Amino acid sequence: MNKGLSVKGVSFAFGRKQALVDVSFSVEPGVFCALLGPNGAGKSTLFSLLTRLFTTPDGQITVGGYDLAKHPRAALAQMGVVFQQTTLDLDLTIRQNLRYFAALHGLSGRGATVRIDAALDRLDLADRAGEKARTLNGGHKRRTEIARALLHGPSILLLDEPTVGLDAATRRAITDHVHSIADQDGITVLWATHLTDEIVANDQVVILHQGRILRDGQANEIAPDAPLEARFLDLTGQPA
Ligand SMILES: Nc1ncnc2c1ncn2[C@@H]1O[C@H](COP(=O)(O)OP(=O)(O)OP(=O)(O)O)[C@@H](O)[C@H]1O
Repeated sequence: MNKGLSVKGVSFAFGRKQALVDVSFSVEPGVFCALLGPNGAGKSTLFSLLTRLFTTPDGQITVGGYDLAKHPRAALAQMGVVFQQTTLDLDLTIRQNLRYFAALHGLSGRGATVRIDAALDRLDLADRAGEKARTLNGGHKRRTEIARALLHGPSILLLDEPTVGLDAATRRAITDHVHSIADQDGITVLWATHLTDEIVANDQVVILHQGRILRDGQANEIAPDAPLEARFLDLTGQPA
């Protein structure tokens, strides 16, 4: 049984529009996997299925060893999610945002404080904990959301295009943080993106195009002799 993430034979349609066609891949525990695809590839649809915003009878998803359809609560408890749009309460401080989320997971008191402090440290946010979310720049908001997604101790972290709208240096900082969360904390990461410069040589890359998987392998194996960007263009006929 895969204790990371496994997607087998998943299909999904919006009416007559087929958004995902027989999608299968798996991510081993502690691996950073980039789900790479241009606009409309089906990345957000797959994330909606992984988080059970949508369901489909076609295929099977297992998260941390739990079948998402049969044991949704156990599977979702294994998952931390960072959505494309920011979901912080802008009138609360960073710490209050995290405490509120901890309470939703049934964490309170000293136990919650310990987890919040650890998550803030992990994302280098400890000295900003008292600042209101509204005053933060885009990078700090994203880091707060990643810290929040780690609070309940998930084994899998899903991030849907988490660097949209951020400048290059901030994108790099966030990408580095999340790679280190996979490498050092052993958390399985699924990172949806259309930007190949967020991917490092030994990351797993699943290339999704028009709802189908075109490639699944290590970045430096998919593009051994050329930049991944060029390989992606060859495969899809369009920029990533
Ligand atoms: N609610 C919807 N109704 C009909 N078609 C939809 C709906 N949502 C998405 N689609 C279509 O499904 C396909 C996959 O869309 P999806 O949003 O999953 O792609 P994506 O890879 O996340 O793209 P983006 O990077 O633009 O978010 C696209 O062709 C899109 O037009």
